Amino acid sequence: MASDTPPSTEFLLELTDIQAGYGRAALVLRGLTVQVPPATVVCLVGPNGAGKSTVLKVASGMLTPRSGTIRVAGKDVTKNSPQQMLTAGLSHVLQGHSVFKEMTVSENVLLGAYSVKDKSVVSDRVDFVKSLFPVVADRWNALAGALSGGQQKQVEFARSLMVSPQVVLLDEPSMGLDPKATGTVFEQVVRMRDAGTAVLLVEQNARRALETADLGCVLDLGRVHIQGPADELLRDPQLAELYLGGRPATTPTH
Ligand SMILES: Nc1ncnc2c1ncn2[C@@H]1O[C@H](COP(=O)(O)OP(=O)(O)OP(=O)(O)O)[C@@H](O)[C@H]1O
Repeated sequence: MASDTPPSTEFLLELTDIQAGYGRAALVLRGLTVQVPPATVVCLVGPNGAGKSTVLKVASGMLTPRSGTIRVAGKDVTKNSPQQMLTAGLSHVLQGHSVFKEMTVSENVLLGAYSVKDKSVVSDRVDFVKSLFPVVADRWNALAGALSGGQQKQVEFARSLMVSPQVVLLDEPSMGLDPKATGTVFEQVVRMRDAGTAVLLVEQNARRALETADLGCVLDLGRVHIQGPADELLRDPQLAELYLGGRPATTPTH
């Protein structure tokens, strides 16, 4: 896995010129490059089937790219297994709900720390996630299945942070949530960032995601089509028309 290229430390996660696909089917990612700087929320938006979730699967080792490189804090991790990606600092929160409903919130969160042997480290991380996600602290001994969808998503976030990741990969965290719960979940994404974790976010709800993110990348046909500061993308009339379902966030005055 070692590379001859000197490590770059400007980005926590760098996917460079990635080509990837499923089995013998046509490539889904066709030369995709995405970079995640520290303490930044980067969101990937784009039409259905553009390859957004596939980017996260490549980053978490679920899908090995056919070519291109993946670096975490400058270290080449391109052919890592999912377990090795987790150890390297990439934690993937999958699309849909992945809490174990018959287990308590605490059991679900502690599953995220199964590889951490030092009990005092686990205890410090539990304190950290409880402070970040009040519902996790308040419902610590409740069955996870008794929580609302938005609350369960926060349990998933808490579980993902138990390995102290460099970057959390979030796949459609608002899926299936009502607008209020979606608002709370996006607030928690910002809290994660403010607490020092970089986030690579995939969302169908492109406008809401760009309102939350620092940087945005618009994917189309397996490549990054447009990228830049999220607020600038939101104001781009062409982008609004093509990908955000209407007028830009701020209509220019003449
Ligand atoms: N496990 C799989 N096996 C085969 N093809 C897949 C698999 N997962 C995704 N694909 C295909 O890869 C393409 C990209 O899918 P992906 O889920 O990455 O897109 P997306 O941009 O996240 O779309 P959506 O917003 O609809 O989830 C689609 O054509 C999809 O059918």
